[in-house]
Amino acid sequence: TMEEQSDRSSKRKVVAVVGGGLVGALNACFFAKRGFDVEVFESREDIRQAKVVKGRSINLALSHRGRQALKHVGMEEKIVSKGIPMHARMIHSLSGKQSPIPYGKKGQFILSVDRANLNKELLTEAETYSNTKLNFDHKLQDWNAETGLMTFVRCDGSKQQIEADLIVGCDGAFSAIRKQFLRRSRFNYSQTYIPHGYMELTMPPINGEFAMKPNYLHIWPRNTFMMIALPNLDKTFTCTLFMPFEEFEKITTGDEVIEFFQKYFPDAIPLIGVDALKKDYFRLPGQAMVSVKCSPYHIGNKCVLMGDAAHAVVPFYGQGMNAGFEDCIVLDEIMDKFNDDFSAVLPEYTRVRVPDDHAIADLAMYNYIEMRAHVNSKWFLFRKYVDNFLHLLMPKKIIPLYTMVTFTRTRYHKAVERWHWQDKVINRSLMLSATGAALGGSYLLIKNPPDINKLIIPAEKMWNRLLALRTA
Ligand SMILES: Cc1cc2nc3c(=O)[nH]c(=O)nc-3n(C[C@H](O)[C@H](O)[C@H](O)COP(=O)(O)OP(=O)(O)OC[C@H]3O[C@@H](n4cnc5c(N)ncnc54)[C@H](O)[C@@H]3O)c2cc1C
Ligand SMILES: Cc1cnn(-c2ccc(OCc3ccccc3)c(C(=O)O)c2)c1-c1ccc(Cl)c(F)c1
Repeated sequence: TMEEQSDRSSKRKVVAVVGGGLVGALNACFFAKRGFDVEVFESREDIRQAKVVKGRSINLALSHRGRQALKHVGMEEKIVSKGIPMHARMIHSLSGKQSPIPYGKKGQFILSVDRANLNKELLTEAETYSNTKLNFDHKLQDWNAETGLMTFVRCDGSKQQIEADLIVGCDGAFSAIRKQFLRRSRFNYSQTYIPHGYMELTMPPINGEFAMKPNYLHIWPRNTFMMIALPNLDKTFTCTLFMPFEEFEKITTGDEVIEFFQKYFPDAIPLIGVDALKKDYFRLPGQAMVSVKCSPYHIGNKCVLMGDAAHAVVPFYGQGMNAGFEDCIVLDEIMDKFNDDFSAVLPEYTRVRVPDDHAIADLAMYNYIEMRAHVNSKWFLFRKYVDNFLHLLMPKKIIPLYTMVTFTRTRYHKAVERWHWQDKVINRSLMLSATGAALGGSYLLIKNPPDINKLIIPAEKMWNRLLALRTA
């Protein structure tokens, strides 16, 4: 009867998802699937009606963790079908030589997906649940941690007060929900802006075809400077240039852009185009990248932070969205375990998820520092060949860190522990084999000493070549 219907719906708990970006939209599907009344509040207009948003990364690398989350709400096939598989890295050397390094076995590939389309598809999917409502042009201004009362402001300046049983903060790296957390004792928080910025450039098709091989993550590792290119369905590539802000600031004219690319990414100039490069470069300034770590992720049984609102990571592992999507699976599993009792679920979510999200934040920062310091194309190739060789030799014992992070759901902090353990095993076996070689070698030397002068030059040459790998 109507009374029962109204009574039942009044019994259904209301979950307010603040932020209708990638994680918020996916989370809405997760909560709606569990039977909650879901209200999404997004500060922007409905992007499905608006034009393209400037200043956000245009495409993203989707990998296993993110796919598993999409699969949980029946979206994997729809998103993967619109993604472009990247089966290997394609490393571009200064001379323009392209060297592919496979990610792993045949089925192991990452996908280049369009950010705006992904967000739209997830919003539309959330809307298919009768118990979900999307509210655009609703910017959270303030909220009360005790009562769960939220104040939203609209474009016309009007305000709206909304109450919910659970508030899920998915409002990104500069989260307004997190502001209340900062006022509370024992809330740990750190944020780091790195000195690099990023800029996106478009590489158009040539004669209607991709300008480079499409099924690769193209990487130009130049230590301080790095560039990557991910393919798009319209046969363009979105190139992302990573460079210190002070370098961005030195380049003020079109000719200086070309001069810079001539020095570091010469092969990309004809592919992007001289005029396009000169124009695109000044379309937007270099964008900042911030790393945010915090804990706990919850307040009482009232509020929980997820996605970039909880852990913004620098994009040098291609895991930010994948980690945020995995947040949704982890919370859902804990909801199953504690039968949707938020007073038990939220503390458990903090206990389980904080170590992993902190681990991926650290790994992304580690990659940034490692690549900025040592990684040119030779060193990148060398490191990945060693990784792949050792994995081939001892597939069960040695799993490259990138493989654990990108192609499995190994908990991020467990992957780091295993990586450290594997490093110890490799170093120990290298030491053993070096010692063995030294002992064996010296035995042979004693038995029949060679003309030492003939030996010194090649050994020195080899040593210098090894050193050059790291510094060239
Ligand atoms: C250059 C770059 C490259 C990247 N590449 C990758 C990649 O290859 N792979 C990957 O996995 N990740 C990548 N990421 C990370 C990825 O973009 C983020 O992890 C992901 O967007 C986080 O999603 P989110 O929903 O938590 O936050 P967001 O996507 O930032 O969404 C937050 C939403 O909340 C809304 N909002 C903000 N404040 C309020 C408010 N007060 N009230 C209401 N709504 C609000 C915003 O409008 C937005 O819609 C990259 C990031 C960058 C910057
Ligand atoms: C978008 C996306 C998805 N994955 N990756 C990624 C990141 C790092 C990697 O190795 C680090 C390393 C190589 C060699 C030595 C140490 C560390 C690899 C790899 O192993 O292929 C792939 C990126 C990415 C994002 C930004 C930059 Cl600048 C970049 F180059 C790639």
